[in-house]
Amino acid sequence: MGLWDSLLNWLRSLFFKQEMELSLVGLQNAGKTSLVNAVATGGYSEDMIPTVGFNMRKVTKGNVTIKLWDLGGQRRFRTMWERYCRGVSAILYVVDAADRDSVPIAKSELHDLLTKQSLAGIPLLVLGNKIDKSEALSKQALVDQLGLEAIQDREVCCYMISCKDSVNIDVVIDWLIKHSRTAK
Ligand SMILES: Nc1nc2c(ncn2[C@@H]2O[C@H](COP(=O)(O)OP(=O)(O)OP(=O)(O)O)[C@@H](O)[C@H]2O)c(=O)[nH]1
Ligand SMILES: [Mg+2]
Repeated sequence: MGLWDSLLNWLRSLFFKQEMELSLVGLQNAGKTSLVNAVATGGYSEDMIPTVGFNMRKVTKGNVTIKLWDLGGQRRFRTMWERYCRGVSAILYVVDAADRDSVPIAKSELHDLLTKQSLAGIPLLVLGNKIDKSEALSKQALVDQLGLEAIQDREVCCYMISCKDSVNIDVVIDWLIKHSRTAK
């Protein structure tokens, strides 16, 4: 590559560089940290340590640098969710679609979070995880049981994923890249 081409590429990379900040929330064991790993490296492990407080990870996809706040889902950490969702480009809400008993709790925690004034209008991406398990809910059942149709004050999207089998992780990444362009 000639000097001129290198210079053009460098200018292009400066011009198109995008940054975005996202928060991952959802109940413990939903697969938030597994999703961060799947997006960052494609890796997966059965042996995960529950997140204590939060972790921050930066991931670069093409020209987009994504700063991910991966929050702990245990009850004692849920009061922190709002603080780490303020000002983000999108909120990712991860649900274990195979743990049917936990879905009503996931629903009430989600709707509680969305009532916070500080989070008004922030786009929401709901991810039904663990669809590799036979007991996983269908997308329609999850949308119904989480009451997603009732959310009218922001953009809401839902995908069914498996971090284990890497199903639809590419679709999630595309959604994130698309939303970085409209980032504040
Ligand atoms: N079968 C299956 N198991 C998964 C999948 N994704 C994650 N898991 C498992 O679910 C468990 C919890 O995953 P984590 O990623 O630690 O969940 P978390 O939401 O970060 O949990 P907290 O940090 O406690 O809030 C681990 O044993 C993972 O291996 C999946 O797509 N399919
Ligand atoms: Mg975690």
